[in-house]
Amino acid sequence: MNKPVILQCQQLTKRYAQGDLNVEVLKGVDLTIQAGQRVAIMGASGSGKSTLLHLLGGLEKPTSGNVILDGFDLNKIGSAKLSRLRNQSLGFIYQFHHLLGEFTMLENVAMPLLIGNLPIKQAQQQATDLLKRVGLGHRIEHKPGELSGGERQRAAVARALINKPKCVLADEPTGNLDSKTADQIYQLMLELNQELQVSFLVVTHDPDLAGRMDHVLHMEDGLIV
Ligand SMILES: Nc1ncnc2c1ncn2[C@@H]1O[C@H](COP(=O)(O)OP(=O)(O)OP(=O)(O)O)[C@@H](O)[C@H]1O
Repeated sequence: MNKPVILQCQQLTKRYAQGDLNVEVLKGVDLTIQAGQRVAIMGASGSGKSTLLHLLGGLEKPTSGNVILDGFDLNKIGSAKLSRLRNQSLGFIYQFHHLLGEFTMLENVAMPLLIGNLPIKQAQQQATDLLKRVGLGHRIEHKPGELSGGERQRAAVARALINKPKCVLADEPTGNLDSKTADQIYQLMLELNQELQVSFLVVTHDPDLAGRMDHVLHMEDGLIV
């Protein structure tokens, strides 16, 4: 039986103007992610992987084509609705953790819940539970600068998942880690994928990580081939 479609794009193109030149970075990408699916995107540097992720996450607008997130066409909703939808339906993980240095782990992970207007006590409880789940129960009062690279990335995974998103978009989530620590992060992502039935779309150059996904897509010169 087909699972519900969480994220989809149709004939997505993106062009950037560079002086007199128009650079066509995406040339008509079709992609469908179903609930709970794990999909890797691989491809040479400059083939358009990060650009695709930005468009799918509503961080940039396409030149043409549609992105449908959780049933909503991102071209057809206003910016307030887009922000709410992104906060509720998506989680983001990047190569660099992007945790806020002046806040504790608890505050960093609770932040998406507070932005979604959850009362502070509940937000703190949920963030504490998830930090324990990713093995950082002893670190909740620490700031990012006091943690190792792997610990920071585990906190970034927790922050991406705290809102129980339908889909996590990850751009080189282990690109900054040694192979043993990267392996722990993959394992954590796989476990959370199973436990929470959240979909993962992961851009990676790492064949080990790609090999653990359900599907591996290859991008070449702005197209999925
Ligand atoms: N804002 C921008 N303005 C102009 N060109 C851009 C812009 N953003 C990306 N590009 C160009 O689009 C192309 C694709 O970039 P993108 O970052 O999507 O590639 P990528 O496949 O993720 O590469 P990498 O694996 O190196 O991260 C590159 O040639 C890049 O220079």
